[in-house]
Amino acid sequence: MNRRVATITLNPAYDLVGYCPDIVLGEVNRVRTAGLHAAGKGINVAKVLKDLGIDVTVGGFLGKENQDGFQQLFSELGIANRFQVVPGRTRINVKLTEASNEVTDFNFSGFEVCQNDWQRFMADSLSWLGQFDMVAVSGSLPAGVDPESFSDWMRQLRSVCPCIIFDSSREAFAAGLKASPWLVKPNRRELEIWMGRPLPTLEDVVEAAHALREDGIAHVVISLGVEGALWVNASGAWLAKPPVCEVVSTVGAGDSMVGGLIYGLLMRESSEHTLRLATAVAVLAVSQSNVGIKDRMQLASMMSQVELKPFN
Ligand SMILES: Nc1ncnc2c1ncn2[C@@H]1O[C@H](COP(=O)(O)OP(=O)(O)O)[C@@H](O)[C@H]1O
Ligand SMILES: O=P(O)(O)OC[C@H]1O[C@](O)(COP(=O)(O)O)[C@@H](O)[C@@H]1O
Repeated sequence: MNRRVATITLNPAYDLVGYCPDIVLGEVNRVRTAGLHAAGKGINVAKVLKDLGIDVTVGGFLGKENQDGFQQLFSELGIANRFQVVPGRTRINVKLTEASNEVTDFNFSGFEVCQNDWQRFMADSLSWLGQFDMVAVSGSLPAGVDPESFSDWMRQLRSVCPCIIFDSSREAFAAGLKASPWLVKPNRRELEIWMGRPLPTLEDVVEAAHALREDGIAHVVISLGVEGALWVNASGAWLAKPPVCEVVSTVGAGDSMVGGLIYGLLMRESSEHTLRLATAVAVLAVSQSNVGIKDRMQLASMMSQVELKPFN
């Protein structure tokens, strides 16, 4: 069976991850560094899939001036690299975890994509993405790529690969939805921004998921942080609750969940099993400083601790 997956990250990042017990604005804050990782949403997804034994190709844009960390990661993990290198630097995002387990993100800007580079990306990516079973499109848009051009690319992508898994935020999320991807994974906050109102109860969240389904999206998975995740599709709705775990860093938890969802779907597992697996993969990410699955036994044990039930 052909199980090939590509992930597209238009705006990757180096994540500088650290621990600062209590951030005080306007003061000098001392930070214990946990790591500097070549990351970004689709790259985190690819790392998880590779650890699960899936053949994965990555693409998008990388800044020419600081591409070495990414190139090294791809060759170390055996990930096929189709990134387009553009002038400038890939951004560095700073992620600080406090004693309360709250993460504060500083997502910086990086390279700017010029029209020529965007046109080249459109033509090139659409010429090779059609050979994949699934394509994950993840993260924000870099400077120079406007939401309309992104919608246009997503629509063309859908015509060559119907199984698009989409995870983004704000204007990029709204733009990508216009192409009715097959599965979307917003977190609760992203869904609230899209709906333009708070979603205080799980019933509100499910109602918003149905609004997305009415736009032609088959599967809507909403991650709810420590509360777990909801999966809504034509067959029903399921709620997964993660076990209590020690929080090292929640950075990449959502991406890990997307990696787990793709794996379960590729293996043609049921929605219940896939959500259980994806939740377990996400919890593993939370309990370590970086994403990835080091131990399949640990994953199996985590899966058995996830509480899963239909949600009516
Ligand atoms: N504190 C936590 N304890 C246990 N699991 C967590 C915790 N935070 C997140 N998770 C798991 O990670 C998943 C994704 O987290 P979430 O914060 O919702 O995504 P995102 O990173 O996209 O904002 C959740 O659905 C949950 O399974
Ligand atoms: O492209 P965006 O939306 O700025 O997000 C990029 C950031 O999101 C991450 O992929 C982590 O995402 P999640 O915590 O949602 O899984 C980081 O690696 C990266 O710095």
